[in-house]
Amino acid sequence: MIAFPNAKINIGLQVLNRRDDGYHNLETVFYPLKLYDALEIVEAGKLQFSVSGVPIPADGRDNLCVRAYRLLQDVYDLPPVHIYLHKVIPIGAGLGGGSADAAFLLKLANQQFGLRLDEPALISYARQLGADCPFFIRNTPVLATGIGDIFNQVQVDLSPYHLVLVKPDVYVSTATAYGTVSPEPASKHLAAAIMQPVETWRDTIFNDFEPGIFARYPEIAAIKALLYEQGAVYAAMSGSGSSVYGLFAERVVLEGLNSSHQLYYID
Ligand SMILES: C[C@](O)(CO)[C@H](O)COP(=O)(O)OP(=O)(O)OC[C@H]1O[C@@H](n2ccc(N)nc2=O)[C@H](O)[C@@H]1O
Ligand SMILES: Nc1ncnc2c1ncn2[C@@H]1O[C@H](COP(=O)(O)OP(=O)(O)OP(=O)(O)O)[C@@H](O)[C@H]1O
Repeated sequence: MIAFPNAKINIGLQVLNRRDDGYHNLETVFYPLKLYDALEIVEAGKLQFSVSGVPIPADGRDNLCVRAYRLLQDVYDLPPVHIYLHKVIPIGAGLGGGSADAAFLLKLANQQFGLRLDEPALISYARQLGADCPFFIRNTPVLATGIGDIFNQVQVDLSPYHLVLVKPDVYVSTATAYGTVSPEPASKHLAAAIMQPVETWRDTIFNDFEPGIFARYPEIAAIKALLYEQGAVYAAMSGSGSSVYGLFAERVVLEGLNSSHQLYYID
């Protein structure tokens, strides 16, 4: 059985406070992005993992797909499988690619082995794999609070816009990015701002990671400026970076980008 885990972008992100366990409470809108990995599980003699496409930097831990399968194997009598992952979603980009793979692995195993896990059960397993993971279970636009794992549906539709995504040759570690932010109680009301026309977002919807990350990596700030110069209605860094997206009313061919940046046109 095969699945196509998609990326996400964050529209607005306020880091509210640091919790005793080191995680941060936040407020953000998650929006699914049409940029996909491919993930397949096939029964095999032992648990194996193969990856192709974008190289995944080693961090000394098993791949999130393997961790997700093991989590289920701890509870259910599951056969060993060979997990095949073809990686397209850029890594260290604030696009939640690893989290998507893990969440889709849970959904895939649930289907393939008839585990009959409902959405809350899948979300509770996903929560054990990473803060961004639970979103990808339902995978619809939501206003998220808590550590990014408590959801309220929001009516946001970016389909009239052409989305341009730029990934500079910079890897931002999520944990390091949180270290650059000074948490503050919510001063802006994302729930209200997100309901307003996209044209207003530039003045009302902000990502708290931008000031710290832009100071450290001016080339990321330059990408955002370039998107606005070339007509974006709204542009922002996604999550903890390093990717930046722009929403355009008309189809655009972005010019003047550094050749080391990766460019994606997503409609
Ligand atoms: C920046 C975002 O992508 C916004 O959606 C997420 O908050 C990141 O979520 P994620 O990559 O799934 O994060 P995890 O893999 O769970 O955690 C990585 C590290 O990020 C920090 N972290 C993550 C999420 C959160 N709400 N507060 C945090 O402080 C913690 O230091 C943690 O050790
Ligand atoms: N399937 C996977 N895909 C990508 N990274 C993975 C995967 N499994 C484990 N990782 C580890 O997770 C790290 C980054 O993950 P990910 O791509 O989710 O981060 P990100 O792009 O910063 O997104 P976000 O912070 O929004 O979750 C990588 O350095 C890698 O070592």
